[in-house]
Amino acid sequence: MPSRHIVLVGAPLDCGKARKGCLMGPDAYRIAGISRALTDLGHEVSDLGNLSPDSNDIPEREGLVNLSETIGWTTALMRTAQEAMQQGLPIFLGGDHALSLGTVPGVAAHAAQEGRPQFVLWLDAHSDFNTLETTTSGNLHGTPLAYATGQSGFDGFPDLPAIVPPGQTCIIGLRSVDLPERALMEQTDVRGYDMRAIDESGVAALLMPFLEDVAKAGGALHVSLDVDFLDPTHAPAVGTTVPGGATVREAHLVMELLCDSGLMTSLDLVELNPMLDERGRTAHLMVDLAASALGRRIFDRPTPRLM
Ligand SMILES: NC(=[NH2+])NCCC[C@H](N)C(=O)O
Ligand SMILES: [Mn+2]
Ligand SMILES: [Mn+2]
Repeated sequence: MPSRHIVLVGAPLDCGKARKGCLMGPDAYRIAGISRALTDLGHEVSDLGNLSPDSNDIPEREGLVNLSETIGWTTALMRTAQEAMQQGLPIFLGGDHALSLGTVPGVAAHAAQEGRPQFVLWLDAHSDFNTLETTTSGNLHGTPLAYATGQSGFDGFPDLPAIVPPGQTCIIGLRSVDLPERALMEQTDVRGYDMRAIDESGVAALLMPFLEDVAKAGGALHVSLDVDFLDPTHAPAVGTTVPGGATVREAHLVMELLCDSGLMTSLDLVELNPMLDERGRTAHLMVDLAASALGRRIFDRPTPRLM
Protein backbone atom coordinates (compact mmCIF):
# COMPACT_ATOMS: atom_id res chain seq x y z
CA MET A 1 0.00 0.00 0.00
CA PRO A 2 1.34 3.48 -0.77
CA SER A 3 2.61 5.36 2.25
CA ARG A 4 0.01 7.58 3.90
CA HIS A 5 -0.07 10.37 6.44
CA ILE A 6 -1.97 8.90 9.37
CA VAL A 7 -3.42 11.25 11.97
CA LEU A 8 -4.12 9.76 15.40
CA VAL A 9 -6.91 11.54 17.27
CA GLY A 10 -7.43 10.53 20.91
CA ALA A 11 -11.06 10.82 22.00
CA PRO A 12 -11.32 9.63 25.60
CA LEU A 13 -15.09 9.89 25.78
CA ASP A 14 -16.77 7.65 28.31
CA CYS A 15 -20.23 9.23 28.42
CA GLY A 16 -22.09 6.94 26.00
CA LYS A 17 -23.06 4.41 28.69
CA ALA A 18 -22.89 3.96 32.45
CA ARG A 19 -19.90 1.62 32.86
CA LYS A 20 -16.65 3.61 32.94
CA GLY A 21 -13.25 2.75 31.53
CA CYS A 22 -13.21 3.65 27.81
CA LEU A 23 -11.52 6.95 28.64
CA MET A 24 -8.30 4.95 29.04
CA GLY A 25 -8.66 3.59 25.49
CA PRO A 26 -6.49 6.12 23.61
CA ASP A 27 -3.54 5.63 25.97
CA ALA A 28 -3.93 1.85 25.84
CA TYR A 29 -3.60 1.98 22.02
CA ARG A 30 -0.53 4.18 22.33
CA ILE A 31 1.07 1.86 24.89
CA ALA A 32 0.20 -1.14 22.70
CA GLY A 33 2.35 0.54 20.03
CA ILE A 34 -0.05 1.87 17.42
CA SER A 35 2.36 4.58 16.16
CA ARG A 36 5.25 2.19 15.79
CA ALA A 37 3.10 -0.45 14.09
CA LEU A 38 2.12 2.11 11.45
CA THR A 39 5.53 3.75 10.97
CA ASP A 40 7.01 0.24 10.54
CA LEU A 41 4.69 -0.09 7.53
CA GLY A 42 6.23 3.02 6.00
CA HIS A 43 3.53 5.50 6.97
CA GLU A 44 4.08 8.92 8.45
CA VAL A 45 2.18 9.21 11.75
CA SER A 46 1.21 12.30 13.73
CA ASP A 47 -0.61 12.13 17.03
CA LEU A 48 -2.89 15.09 17.80
CA GLY A 49 -3.11 13.97 21.44
CA ASN A 50 -6.39 13.75 23.32
CA LEU A 51 -9.36 16.02 22.61
CA SER A 52 -11.82 17.31 25.16
CA PRO A 53 -15.53 17.97 24.70
CA ASP A 54 -16.99 21.40 23.92
CA SER A 55 -18.92 22.94 26.77
CA ASN A 56 -22.59 23.79 26.31
CA ASP A 57 -25.59 24.48 28.51
CA ILE A 58 -27.85 21.76 27.15
CA PRO A 59 -29.99 20.41 30.03
CA GLU A 60 -29.93 16.71 30.89
CA ARG A 61 -33.04 14.79 29.89
CA GLU A 62 -34.72 12.07 31.91
CA GLY A 63 -33.99 8.61 30.54
CA LEU A 64 -30.87 9.68 28.61
CA VAL A 65 -27.35 9.15 29.97
CA ASN A 66 -25.00 12.20 29.86
CA LEU A 67 -26.80 14.05 27.06
CA SER A 68 -24.94 17.35 27.45
CA GLU A 69 -21.44 15.85 27.53
CA THR A 70 -22.26 13.58 24.58
CA ILE A 71 -23.36 16.58 22.51
CA GLY A 72 -20.18 18.41 23.61
CA TRP A 73 -18.08 15.55 22.26
CA THR A 74 -20.19 15.41 19.10
CA THR A 75 -19.56 19.04 18.16
CA ALA A 76 -15.85 18.81 19.04
CA LEU A 77 -15.36 15.63 17.02
CA MET A 78 -17.33 16.86 13.99
CA ARG A 79 -14.97 19.82 13.75
CA THR A 80 -11.79 17.84 14.42
CA ALA A 81 -12.75 15.08 11.98
CA GLN A 82 -13.14 17.62 9.18
CA GLU A 83 -9.76 19.17 10.01
CA ALA A 84 -8.00 15.80 10.30
CA MET A 85 -9.36 14.70 6.91
CA GLN A 86 -7.49 17.60 5.34
CA GLN A 87 -4.23 16.30 6.80
CA GLY A 88 -4.45 12.62 5.96
CA LEU A 89 -6.14 9.43 7.09
CA PRO A 90 -7.47 9.87 10.63
CA ILE A 91 -7.69 7.05 13.15
CA PHE A 92 -10.00 8.03 16.00
CA LEU A 93 -8.86 6.32 19.19
CA GLY A 94 -11.91 5.86 21.43
CA GLY A 95 -13.58 6.15 23.64
CA ASP A 96 -16.98 4.50 23.41
CA HIS A 97 -19.07 4.33 20.26
CA ALA A 98 -20.81 7.67 20.98
CA LEU A 99 -17.61 8.99 19.37
CA SER A 100 -19.10 8.20 15.93
CA LEU A 101 -21.90 10.73 16.52
CA GLY A 102 -19.17 13.24 15.69
CA THR A 103 -16.67 11.43 13.49
CA VAL A 104 -19.08 10.10 10.86
CA PRO A 105 -20.86 13.42 10.13
CA GLY A 106 -17.46 15.16 10.25
CA VAL A 107 -15.81 12.93 7.65
CA ALA A 108 -19.02 13.01 5.57
CA ALA A 109 -18.89 16.81 5.54
CA HIS A 110 -15.34 16.62 4.19
CA ALA A 111 -16.38 14.15 1.48
CA ALA A 112 -19.29 16.41 0.50
CA GLN A 113 -16.88 19.31 0.06
CA GLU A 114 -14.81 17.14 -2.26
CA GLY A 115 -17.96 16.12 -4.12
CA ARG A 116 -17.55 12.45 -3.13
CA PRO A 117 -20.25 10.21 -1.63
CA GLN A 118 -19.46 8.97 1.89
CA PHE A 119 -19.82 5.26 2.69
CA VAL A 120 -19.66 3.67 6.17
CA LEU A 121 -18.68 0.12 7.18
CA TRP A 122 -19.91 -0.68 10.72
CA LEU A 123 -18.20 -3.72 12.31
CA ASP A 124 -20.22 -4.40 15.44
CA ALA A 125 -22.35 -6.90 17.36
CA HIS A 126 -24.89 -4.08 17.62
CA SER A 127 -26.54 -1.93 14.96
CA ASP A 128 -26.35 1.27 17.09
CA PHE A 129 -29.53 2.39 15.28
CA ASN A 130 -31.52 3.66 18.26
CA THR A 131 -32.67 7.29 18.48
CA LEU A 132 -33.25 9.39 21.59
CA GLU A 133 -36.89 8.28 21.24
CA THR A 134 -36.34 4.52 20.86
CA THR A 135 -33.45 3.85 23.27
CA THR A 136 -34.53 1.88 26.33
CA SER A 137 -31.10 1.92 28.01
CA GLY A 138 -30.58 5.68 27.50
CA ASN A 139 -27.00 4.84 26.46
CA LEU A 140 -26.14 7.08 23.55
CA HIS A 141 -23.38 4.78 22.24
CA GLY A 142 -26.35 2.81 20.89
CA THR A 143 -27.42 5.65 18.54
CA PRO A 144 -24.67 6.95 16.19
CA LEU A 145 -25.62 5.11 13.01
CA ALA A 146 -29.23 6.34 13.22
CA TYR A 147 -28.02 9.91 13.73
CA ALA A 148 -25.44 9.86 10.94
CA THR A 149 -27.95 8.45 8.45
CA GLY A 150 -30.35 11.31 9.17
CA GLN A 151 -33.09 9.55 11.19
CA SER A 152 -35.34 11.87 13.18
CA GLY A 153 -35.44 11.77 16.97
CA PHE A 154 -32.23 13.64 17.84
CA ASP A 155 -33.60 16.82 19.43
CA GLY A 156 -30.78 18.90 20.91
CA PHE A 157 -28.08 17.45 18.62
CA PRO A 158 -26.52 19.74 16.01
CA ASP A 159 -27.93 19.75 12.48
CA LEU A 160 -25.90 17.32 10.39
CA PRO A 161 -23.32 18.99 8.11
CA ALA A 162 -23.80 16.01 5.75
CA ILE A 163 -26.01 12.92 5.88
CA VAL A 164 -24.77 9.44 4.98
CA PRO A 165 -27.66 7.82 3.07
CA PRO A 166 -28.56 4.49 4.76
CA GLY A 167 -27.97 2.65 1.46
CA GLN A 168 -24.30 3.70 1.69
CA THR A 169 -23.81 1.89 5.01
CA CYS A 170 -23.07 -1.76 5.70
CA ILE A 171 -23.14 -3.42 9.13
CA ILE A 172 -21.32 -6.73 9.63
CA GLY A 173 -21.28 -8.86 12.79
CA LEU A 174 -24.81 -8.33 14.12
CA ARG A 175 -26.03 -10.48 16.99
CA SER A 176 -27.78 -8.02 19.33
CA VAL A 177 -30.41 -5.68 17.89
CA ASP A 178 -33.26 -4.11 19.92
CA LEU A 179 -36.78 -4.45 18.48
CA PRO A 180 -37.41 -0.71 17.93
CA GLU A 181 -34.04 -0.18 16.24
CA ARG A 182 -34.70 -3.18 14.04
CA ALA A 183 -38.06 -1.70 13.04
CA LEU A 184 -36.40 1.60 12.18
CA MET A 185 -33.58 -0.07 10.27
CA GLU A 186 -36.06 -2.11 8.27
CA GLN A 187 -37.62 1.12 6.98
CA THR A 188 -34.27 1.94 5.38
CA ASP A 189 -32.02 0.21 2.86
CA VAL A 190 -29.07 -0.15 5.26
CA ARG A 191 -27.23 -3.41 4.60
CA GLY A 192 -27.09 -5.45 7.81
CA TYR A 193 -25.36 -8.84 8.00
CA ASP A 194 -25.65 -10.98 11.12
CA MET A 195 -23.21 -13.64 12.31
CA ARG A 196 -25.29 -16.30 10.57
CA ALA A 197 -24.58 -14.59 7.25
CA ILE A 198 -20.84 -14.75 8.03
CA ASP A 199 -21.16 -18.44 8.97
CA GLU A 200 -23.04 -19.29 5.79
CA SER A 201 -21.20 -17.21 3.18
CA GLY A 202 -17.91 -16.16 4.74
CA VAL A 203 -17.13 -12.55 5.52
CA ALA A 204 -15.41 -11.82 2.17
CA ALA A 205 -18.57 -12.60 0.18
CA LEU A 206 -20.48 -10.06 2.30
CA LEU A 207 -17.86 -7.33 2.17
CA MET A 208 -16.73 -7.44 -1.47
CA PRO A 209 -20.01 -6.29 -3.12
CA PHE A 210 -20.10 -3.32 -0.75
CA LEU A 211 -16.49 -2.40 -1.55
CA GLU A 212 -17.30 -2.65 -5.27
CA ASP A 213 -20.14 -0.17 -4.77
CA VAL A 214 -17.80 2.23 -2.96
CA ALA A 215 -15.24 1.93 -5.76
CA LYS A 216 -17.81 2.39 -8.54
CA ALA A 217 -19.15 5.53 -6.86
CA GLY A 218 -15.66 6.95 -6.27
CA GLY A 219 -16.68 7.15 -2.60
CA ALA A 220 -14.88 7.84 0.65
CA LEU A 221 -15.08 4.95 3.15
CA HIS A 222 -15.23 5.36 6.91
CA VAL A 223 -14.73 2.17 8.94
CA SER A 224 -16.06 1.99 12.49
CA LEU A 225 -14.61 -0.98 14.39
CA ASP A 226 -16.30 -1.79 17.70
CA VAL A 227 -14.30 -4.17 19.93
CA ASP A 228 -17.44 -6.29 20.36
CA PHE A 229 -17.42 -7.18 16.63
CA LEU A 230 -14.90 -9.75 17.86
CA ASP A 231 -15.80 -12.75 19.92
CA PRO A 232 -15.23 -12.03 23.65
CA THR A 233 -12.84 -15.00 23.91
CA HIS A 234 -10.41 -13.02 21.72
CA ALA A 235 -11.38 -9.50 22.82
CA PRO A 236 -12.55 -9.45 26.43
CA ALA A 237 -11.98 -5.72 27.06
CA VAL A 238 -15.45 -4.42 26.28
CA GLY A 239 -18.50 -3.67 28.43
CA THR A 240 -21.09 -5.03 26.00
CA THR A 241 -19.80 -8.53 25.22
CA VAL A 242 -22.03 -10.76 23.12
CA PRO A 243 -20.90 -14.35 22.55
CA GLY A 244 -20.61 -15.76 19.04
CA GLY A 245 -18.63 -12.94 17.44
CA ALA A 246 -16.04 -12.73 14.70
CA THR A 247 -12.86 -14.75 15.01
CA VAL A 248 -9.41 -13.18 14.89
CA ARG A 249 -9.02 -14.48 11.33
CA GLU A 250 -12.37 -13.16 10.13
CA ALA A 251 -11.53 -9.73 11.51
CA HIS A 252 -8.05 -9.74 9.92
CA LEU A 253 -9.54 -10.82 6.59
CA VAL A 254 -11.91 -7.84 6.65
CA MET A 255 -8.96 -5.54 7.33
CA GLU A 256 -6.77 -7.15 4.64
CA LEU A 257 -9.55 -6.84 2.05
CA LEU A 258 -10.01 -3.19 3.05
CA CYS A 259 -6.29 -2.66 2.55
CA ASP A 260 -6.29 -4.36 -0.86
CA SER A 261 -9.23 -2.19 -1.93
CA GLY A 262 -7.32 1.02 -1.14
CA LEU A 263 -10.70 2.58 -0.29
CA MET A 264 -10.56 3.29 3.46
CA THR A 265 -10.28 7.01 4.19
CA SER A 266 -10.87 7.07 7.99
CA LEU A 267 -11.16 4.64 10.91
CA ASP A 268 -12.73 4.56 14.40
CA LEU A 269 -11.40 2.15 17.04
CA VAL A 270 -14.09 2.13 19.72
CA GLU A 271 -15.36 0.58 22.94
CA LEU A 272 -12.01 -0.66 24.28
CA ASN A 273 -12.27 -0.69 28.09
CA PRO A 274 -8.73 -1.36 29.39
CA MET A 275 -10.12 -2.05 32.90
CA LEU A 276 -11.60 -5.24 31.49
CA ASP A 277 -8.57 -6.32 29.48
CA GLU A 278 -6.25 -9.26 30.15
CA ARG A 279 -2.64 -8.09 30.04
CA GLY A 280 -3.41 -5.77 27.13
CA ARG A 281 -4.38 -8.51 24.70
CA THR A 282 -7.47 -6.70 23.34
CA ALA A 283 -5.56 -3.44 22.85
CA HIS A 284 -2.82 -5.34 21.00
CA LEU A 285 -5.36 -7.16 18.83
CA MET A 286 -7.02 -3.86 17.86
CA VAL A 287 -3.60 -2.41 16.96
CA ASP A 288 -2.83 -5.51 14.87
CA LEU A 289 -6.16 -5.14 13.06
CA ALA A 290 -5.45 -1.48 12.30
CA ALA A 291 -2.03 -2.55 10.97
CA SER A 292 -3.65 -5.14 8.69
CA ALA A 293 -5.98 -2.47 7.31
CA LEU A 294 -2.95 -0.31 6.56
CA GLY A 295 -0.68 -2.79 4.86
CA ARG A 296 0.73 -5.38 7.22
CA ARG A 297 0.96 -8.69 5.40
CA ILE A 298 3.14 -11.78 5.25
CA PHE A 299 4.18 -11.56 1.58
CA ASP A 300 4.54 -8.47 -0.59
CA ARG A 301 3.40 -10.35 -3.65
CA PRO A 302 -0.12 -11.73 -3.89
CA THR A 303 -0.32 -15.15 -2.24
CA PRO A 304 -0.63 -17.90 -4.89
CA ARG A 305 -4.08 -19.46 -4.55
CA LEU A 306 -5.50 -22.88 -5.27
CA MET A 307 -8.58 -22.26 -7.35
N1 LIG B 1 -21.78 0.72 20.91
C1 LIG B 1 -22.35 -0.22 21.61
N2 LIG B 1 -21.67 -1.09 22.29
N3 LIG B 1 -23.67 -0.24 21.63
C2 LIG B 1 -24.46 -1.14 22.41
C3 LIG B 1 -25.90 -0.73 22.35
C4 LIG B 1 -26.74 -1.73 23.09
C5 LIG B 1 -28.25 -1.46 23.02
N4 LIG B 1 -28.74 -1.67 21.70
C6 LIG B 1 -28.58 -0.06 23.50
O1 LIG B 1 -28.98 0.76 22.70
O2 LIG B 1 -28.44 0.22 24.67
MN1 LIG C 1 -21.10 -0.11 18.70
MN1 LIG D 1 -21.21 -3.03 19.93
